[in-house]
Amino acid sequence: MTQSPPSAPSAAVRFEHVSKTYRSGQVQALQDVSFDIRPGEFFGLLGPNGAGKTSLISILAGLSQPSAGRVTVLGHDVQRDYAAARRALGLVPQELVFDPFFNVRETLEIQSGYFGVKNNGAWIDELLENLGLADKAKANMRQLSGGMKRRVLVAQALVHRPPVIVLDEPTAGVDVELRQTLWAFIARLNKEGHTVLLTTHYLEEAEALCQRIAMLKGGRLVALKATSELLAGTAQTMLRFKTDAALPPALAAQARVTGRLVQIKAHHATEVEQLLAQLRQAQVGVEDLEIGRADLEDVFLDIMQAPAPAQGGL
Ligand SMILES: Nc1ncnc2c1ncn2[C@@H]1O[C@H](COP(=O)(O)OP(=O)(O)OP(=O)(O)O)[C@@H](O)[C@H]1O
Repeated sequence: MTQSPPSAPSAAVRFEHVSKTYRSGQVQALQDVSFDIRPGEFFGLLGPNGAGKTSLISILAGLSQPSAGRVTVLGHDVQRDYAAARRALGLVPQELVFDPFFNVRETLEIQSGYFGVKNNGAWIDELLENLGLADKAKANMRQLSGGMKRRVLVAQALVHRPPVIVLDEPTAGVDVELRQTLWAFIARLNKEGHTVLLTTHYLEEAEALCQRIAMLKGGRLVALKATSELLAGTAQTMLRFKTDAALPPALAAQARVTGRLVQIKAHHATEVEQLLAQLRQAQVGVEDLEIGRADLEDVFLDIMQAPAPAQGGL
Protein backbone atom coordinates (compact mmCIF):
# COMPACT_ATOMS: atom_id res chain seq x y z
CA MET A 1 0.00 0.00 0.00
CA THR A 2 1.43 3.41 -0.90
CA GLN A 3 1.45 5.96 1.84
CA SER A 4 0.24 9.42 1.04
CA PRO A 5 2.83 12.14 1.75
CA PRO A 6 2.35 14.11 4.97
CA SER A 7 -0.04 16.98 4.29
CA ALA A 8 1.39 20.51 4.22
CA PRO A 9 0.64 22.46 7.40
CA SER A 10 -2.52 24.51 7.01
CA ALA A 11 -0.93 27.49 8.78
CA ALA A 12 2.42 29.18 8.22
CA VAL A 13 2.25 30.46 11.81
CA ARG A 14 -0.25 29.35 14.46
CA PHE A 15 -0.69 31.14 17.80
CA GLU A 16 -2.78 29.05 20.22
CA HIS A 17 -3.99 30.64 23.46
CA VAL A 18 -0.74 32.54 23.95
CA SER A 19 -0.35 34.50 27.19
CA LYS A 20 2.72 36.29 28.53
CA THR A 21 3.22 37.74 31.99
CA TYR A 22 6.33 39.70 32.94
CA ARG A 23 7.78 40.57 36.34
CA SER A 24 6.16 37.90 38.47
CA GLY A 25 2.66 38.64 37.27
CA GLN A 26 2.71 42.42 37.33
CA VAL A 27 2.55 43.01 33.57
CA GLN A 28 0.19 40.90 31.48
CA ALA A 29 1.59 41.63 28.00
CA LEU A 30 -0.49 38.99 26.14
CA GLN A 31 -3.81 37.43 27.09
CA ASP A 32 -5.04 34.29 25.37
CA VAL A 33 -4.07 35.29 21.82
CA SER A 34 -5.04 32.80 19.09
CA PHE A 35 -4.87 33.21 15.31
CA ASP A 36 -3.33 31.68 12.18
CA ILE A 37 -1.26 33.22 9.41
CA ARG A 38 -1.87 31.32 6.19
CA PRO A 39 0.92 30.13 3.90
CA GLY A 40 1.79 32.83 1.35
CA GLU A 41 -0.07 35.60 3.17
CA PHE A 42 1.18 39.16 3.64
CA PHE A 43 -0.10 39.66 7.18
CA GLY A 44 -0.10 42.77 9.36
CA LEU A 45 0.05 42.84 13.15
CA LEU A 46 -0.98 46.27 14.44
CA GLY A 47 -1.48 47.84 17.83
CA PRO A 48 -0.52 50.92 19.81
CA ASN A 49 2.67 51.12 21.92
CA GLY A 50 2.69 48.43 24.57
CA ALA A 51 -0.07 46.34 22.91
CA GLY A 52 2.12 43.23 22.94
CA LYS A 53 3.35 42.98 19.32
CA THR A 54 7.05 42.61 20.17
CA SER A 55 6.24 40.16 22.97
CA LEU A 56 4.32 37.98 20.49
CA ILE A 57 7.13 38.14 17.93
CA SER A 58 9.78 37.31 20.55
CA ILE A 59 7.80 34.18 21.46
CA LEU A 60 7.39 33.32 17.77
CA ALA A 61 11.15 33.60 17.25
CA GLY A 62 11.86 31.48 20.33
CA LEU A 63 13.57 34.42 22.07
CA SER A 64 11.20 34.31 25.00
CA GLN A 65 8.81 31.74 26.41
CA PRO A 66 5.04 32.12 26.62
CA SER A 67 3.55 31.91 30.11
CA ALA A 68 0.82 29.77 28.51
CA GLY A 69 -0.12 28.59 25.04
CA ARG A 70 1.72 27.33 22.01
CA VAL A 71 3.19 28.71 18.77
CA THR A 72 4.11 26.73 15.66
CA VAL A 73 5.90 27.75 12.45
CA LEU A 74 4.98 25.48 9.51
CA GLY A 75 3.89 22.89 12.06
CA HIS A 76 7.11 23.10 14.16
CA ASP A 77 6.61 23.98 17.82
CA VAL A 78 8.87 26.98 18.59
CA GLN A 79 9.76 25.54 22.00
CA ARG A 80 10.02 21.80 21.49
CA ASP A 81 11.23 21.89 17.88
CA TYR A 82 13.25 25.12 18.13
CA ALA A 83 15.87 24.45 15.45
CA ALA A 84 13.35 23.58 12.71
CA ALA A 85 11.01 26.43 13.68
CA ARG A 86 13.90 28.93 13.73
CA ARG A 87 15.16 27.73 10.32
CA ALA A 88 11.69 28.32 8.85
CA LEU A 89 11.72 31.91 10.11
CA GLY A 90 13.64 35.04 9.07
CA LEU A 91 13.34 37.73 11.73
CA VAL A 92 14.16 41.38 11.10
CA PRO A 93 14.26 42.73 14.66
CA GLN A 94 13.55 46.31 15.69
CA GLU A 95 16.93 46.89 17.29
CA LEU A 96 20.18 47.31 15.38
CA VAL A 97 22.62 44.88 17.00
CA PHE A 98 25.77 43.81 15.15
CA ASP A 99 29.24 42.50 15.70
CA PRO A 100 31.30 45.58 14.79
CA PHE A 101 34.41 43.65 13.71
CA PHE A 102 33.09 42.26 10.44
CA ASN A 103 32.26 43.75 7.07
CA VAL A 104 28.83 43.41 5.44
CA ARG A 105 29.63 40.30 3.37
CA GLU A 106 31.34 38.58 6.30
CA THR A 107 28.33 39.30 8.49
CA LEU A 108 26.09 37.57 5.94
CA GLU A 109 28.50 34.65 5.51
CA ILE A 110 28.65 34.11 9.26
CA GLN A 111 24.85 34.15 9.43
CA SER A 112 24.70 31.58 6.58
CA GLY A 113 27.08 29.38 8.58
CA TYR A 114 24.86 29.75 11.64
CA PHE A 115 22.01 28.18 9.65
CA GLY A 116 24.33 25.58 8.07
CA VAL A 117 23.87 27.02 4.55
CA LYS A 118 26.94 26.38 2.38
CA ASN A 119 27.95 27.98 -0.94
CA ASN A 120 25.57 30.87 -0.40
CA GLY A 121 27.58 33.42 -2.43
CA ALA A 122 25.09 33.84 -5.28
CA TRP A 123 22.15 34.48 -2.92
CA ILE A 124 24.25 36.87 -0.80
CA ASP A 125 25.08 38.79 -4.01
CA GLU A 126 21.37 38.94 -4.86
CA LEU A 127 20.50 40.19 -1.38
CA LEU A 128 23.22 42.87 -1.54
CA GLU A 129 22.02 43.93 -4.98
CA ASN A 130 18.31 44.03 -4.12
CA LEU A 131 18.81 45.89 -0.86
CA GLY A 132 21.12 48.52 -2.38
CA LEU A 133 24.16 47.22 -0.48
CA ALA A 134 26.35 46.02 -3.38
CA ASP A 135 28.87 48.85 -3.02
CA LYS A 136 29.01 48.36 0.76
CA ALA A 137 29.91 44.66 0.73
CA LYS A 138 33.41 45.31 2.05
CA ALA A 139 32.46 48.14 4.40
CA ASN A 140 32.91 47.49 8.08
CA MET A 141 29.66 47.39 10.02
CA ARG A 142 30.92 50.26 12.20
CA GLN A 143 31.18 52.57 9.16
CA LEU A 144 27.56 52.19 8.07
CA SER A 145 24.80 54.71 8.65
CA GLY A 146 21.71 53.62 10.62
CA GLY A 147 19.71 53.11 7.41
CA MET A 148 22.45 50.98 5.85
CA LYS A 149 22.71 48.90 9.03
CA ARG A 150 18.97 48.28 8.80
CA ARG A 151 19.41 47.00 5.23
CA VAL A 152 22.05 44.55 6.52
CA LEU A 153 19.63 43.45 9.22
CA VAL A 154 17.08 42.61 6.51
CA ALA A 155 19.71 40.77 4.42
CA GLN A 156 20.79 38.84 7.52
CA ALA A 157 17.23 37.71 8.19
CA LEU A 158 16.83 36.47 4.60
CA VAL A 159 20.21 34.77 4.20
CA HIS A 160 18.80 31.24 4.67
CA ARG A 161 15.77 31.90 2.41
CA PRO A 162 13.23 31.42 5.18
CA PRO A 163 9.69 30.53 4.06
CA VAL A 164 8.29 32.84 6.77
CA ILE A 165 9.63 36.41 7.00
CA VAL A 166 8.91 38.47 10.12
CA LEU A 167 9.49 42.22 10.00
CA ASP A 168 9.21 44.04 13.33
CA GLU A 169 8.83 47.73 12.46
CA PRO A 170 11.39 47.56 9.67
CA THR A 171 10.79 51.11 8.45
CA ALA A 172 10.93 52.94 11.80
CA GLY A 173 13.06 56.01 11.13
CA VAL A 174 14.25 55.02 7.65
CA ASP A 175 14.18 57.16 4.53
CA VAL A 176 11.78 56.93 1.60
CA GLU A 177 14.35 55.30 -0.68
CA LEU A 178 14.97 52.39 1.67
CA ARG A 179 11.26 51.93 2.23
CA GLN A 180 10.67 51.61 -1.49
CA THR A 181 13.66 49.29 -2.01
CA LEU A 182 12.61 47.16 0.92
CA TRP A 183 8.95 46.88 -0.03
CA ALA A 184 9.72 46.09 -3.67
CA PHE A 185 11.99 43.23 -2.57
CA ILE A 186 9.68 41.88 0.15
CA ALA A 187 6.69 42.06 -2.23
CA ARG A 188 8.71 40.02 -4.76
CA LEU A 189 9.56 37.38 -2.14
CA ASN A 190 5.89 37.26 -1.10
CA LYS A 191 4.85 36.72 -4.75
CA GLU A 192 7.36 33.88 -4.91
CA GLY A 193 5.52 32.20 -2.01
CA HIS A 194 7.16 33.51 1.18
CA THR A 195 4.77 34.29 4.02
CA VAL A 196 5.29 37.77 5.49
CA LEU A 197 4.36 39.01 8.97
CA LEU A 198 4.75 42.76 9.39
CA THR A 199 4.35 44.97 12.42
CA THR A 200 4.35 48.67 11.75
CA HIS A 201 3.06 51.97 13.07
CA TYR A 202 2.83 53.25 9.47
CA LEU A 203 -0.78 52.35 8.78
CA GLU A 204 -0.67 53.43 5.15
CA GLU A 205 2.07 50.83 4.62
CA ALA A 206 -0.04 48.15 6.26
CA GLU A 207 -3.08 49.19 4.18
CA ALA A 208 -1.07 49.03 0.95
CA LEU A 209 0.78 45.76 1.65
CA CYS A 210 -1.19 43.47 3.96
CA GLN A 211 -3.93 41.12 2.82
CA ARG A 212 -5.12 40.48 6.39
CA ILE A 213 -4.63 42.37 9.58
CA ALA A 214 -4.74 41.46 13.27
CA MET A 215 -4.96 44.19 15.89
CA LEU A 216 -3.81 43.88 19.48
CA LYS A 217 -4.89 46.14 22.31
CA GLY A 218 -3.71 45.69 25.88
CA GLY A 219 -2.42 42.20 25.03
CA ARG A 220 -5.71 40.98 23.53
CA LEU A 221 -6.68 40.29 19.94
CA VAL A 222 -9.38 42.87 19.13
CA ALA A 223 -9.62 42.55 15.32
CA LEU A 224 -8.72 39.96 12.69
CA LYS A 225 -9.95 40.60 9.16
CA ALA A 226 -9.04 41.03 5.52
CA THR A 227 -7.79 44.59 5.03
CA SER A 228 -10.53 45.19 2.45
CA GLU A 229 -13.17 44.03 4.96
CA LEU A 230 -11.81 46.31 7.67
CA LEU A 231 -12.03 49.25 5.27
CA ALA A 232 -15.45 48.29 3.92
CA GLY A 233 -16.81 47.84 7.46
CA THR A 234 -16.42 51.54 8.05
CA ALA A 235 -18.76 53.01 5.46
CA GLN A 236 -17.70 56.40 6.59
CA THR A 237 -16.76 59.60 4.88
CA MET A 238 -14.05 61.81 6.32
CA LEU A 239 -14.10 65.56 6.05
CA ARG A 240 -10.49 66.77 6.10
CA PHE A 241 -9.28 70.37 6.16
CA LYS A 242 -6.62 72.64 7.62
CA THR A 243 -7.34 75.58 9.86
CA ASP A 244 -5.67 77.99 12.29
CA ALA A 245 -8.96 78.72 14.06
CA ALA A 246 -10.34 77.05 17.16
CA LEU A 247 -13.22 74.67 16.44
CA PRO A 248 -16.59 75.20 18.16
CA PRO A 249 -16.89 72.76 21.12
CA ALA A 250 -19.47 70.52 19.41
CA LEU A 251 -17.13 69.92 16.47
CA ALA A 252 -13.96 69.76 18.59
CA ALA A 253 -15.50 66.87 20.53
CA GLN A 254 -15.77 64.70 17.40
CA ALA A 255 -12.67 65.88 15.52
CA ARG A 256 -9.23 64.30 15.24
CA VAL A 257 -6.72 67.15 15.17
CA THR A 258 -3.07 66.75 14.09
CA GLY A 259 -1.41 70.16 14.13
CA ARG A 260 -3.43 72.23 11.64
CA LEU A 261 -5.10 69.18 10.10
CA VAL A 262 -8.64 68.44 11.23
CA GLN A 263 -10.51 65.23 10.38
CA ILE A 264 -14.17 64.71 11.18
CA LYS A 265 -16.26 61.61 10.49
CA ALA A 266 -19.51 61.91 8.56
CA HIS A 267 -21.88 59.03 7.91
CA HIS A 268 -23.64 60.46 4.85
CA ALA A 269 -23.76 63.50 2.55
CA THR A 270 -26.30 65.43 4.64
CA GLU A 271 -23.99 65.18 7.63
CA VAL A 272 -21.14 66.64 5.54
CA GLU A 273 -23.39 69.59 4.64
CA GLN A 274 -24.31 70.09 8.31
CA LEU A 275 -20.64 70.05 9.34
CA LEU A 276 -19.75 72.63 6.70
CA ALA A 277 -22.64 74.83 7.83
CA GLN A 278 -21.45 74.62 11.44
CA LEU A 279 -17.94 75.66 10.36
CA ARG A 280 -19.30 78.61 8.36
CA GLN A 281 -21.49 79.70 11.25
CA ALA A 282 -18.54 79.61 13.66
CA GLN A 283 -16.49 81.53 11.06
CA VAL A 284 -13.80 78.89 10.98
CA GLY A 285 -11.68 79.58 7.88
CA VAL A 286 -10.66 76.33 6.17
CA GLU A 287 -7.95 75.43 3.64
CA ASP A 288 -7.35 72.32 1.51
CA LEU A 289 -10.84 70.98 2.19
CA GLU A 290 -11.42 67.44 0.96
CA ILE A 291 -14.02 64.78 1.42
CA GLY A 292 -12.62 61.26 1.30
CA ARG A 293 -13.16 57.71 2.46
CA ALA A 294 -12.04 56.56 5.87
CA ASP A 295 -8.63 54.88 5.73
CA LEU A 296 -6.97 52.25 7.89
CA GLU A 297 -5.89 54.88 10.41
CA ASP A 298 -9.54 55.83 10.97
CA VAL A 299 -10.52 52.16 11.33
CA PHE A 300 -7.58 51.58 13.70
CA LEU A 301 -8.54 54.51 15.94
CA ASP A 302 -12.19 53.40 16.00
CA ILE A 303 -11.21 49.89 17.07
CA MET A 304 -8.74 51.12 19.68
CA GLN A 305 -11.30 53.48 21.19
CA ALA A 306 -14.10 50.89 21.28
CA PRO A 307 -14.74 48.95 24.51
CA ALA A 308 -12.93 45.58 24.56
CA PRO A 309 -14.96 42.75 22.93
CA ALA A 310 -16.07 39.82 25.06
CA GLN A 311 -13.61 36.90 25.02
CA GLY A 312 -14.05 34.76 21.93
CA GLY A 313 -16.12 37.48 20.30
CA LEU A 314 -14.06 37.79 17.12
N1 LIG B 1 11.07 42.44 29.41
C1 LIG B 1 9.98 43.00 29.90
N2 LIG B 1 9.78 43.10 31.23
C2 LIG B 1 8.66 43.64 31.74
N3 LIG B 1 7.66 44.17 30.98
C3 LIG B 1 7.81 44.11 29.64
C4 LIG B 1 8.98 43.53 29.03
N4 LIG B 1 8.84 43.62 27.66
C5 LIG B 1 7.65 44.22 27.45
N5 LIG B 1 7.04 44.52 28.62
C6 LIG B 1 5.70 45.13 28.78
O1 LIG B 1 4.77 44.33 28.09
C7 LIG B 1 3.79 45.13 27.42
C8 LIG B 1 3.82 44.83 25.92
O2 LIG B 1 5.05 45.31 25.38
P1 LIG B 1 5.51 45.04 23.88
O3 LIG B 1 6.91 45.55 23.73
O4 LIG B 1 5.26 43.62 23.53
O5 LIG B 1 4.48 45.97 23.07
P2 LIG B 1 4.54 46.49 21.57
O6 LIG B 1 3.14 46.34 21.04
O7 LIG B 1 5.62 45.81 20.83
O8 LIG B 1 4.88 48.03 21.77
P3 LIG B 1 5.69 49.06 20.80
O9 LIG B 1 4.75 49.42 19.70
O10 LIG B 1 5.95 50.21 21.73
O11 LIG B 1 6.94 48.37 20.33
C9 LIG B 1 4.14 46.57 27.80
O12 LIG B 1 3.35 46.91 28.90
C10 LIG B 1 5.62 46.51 28.15
O13 LIG B 1 5.94 47.52 29.07
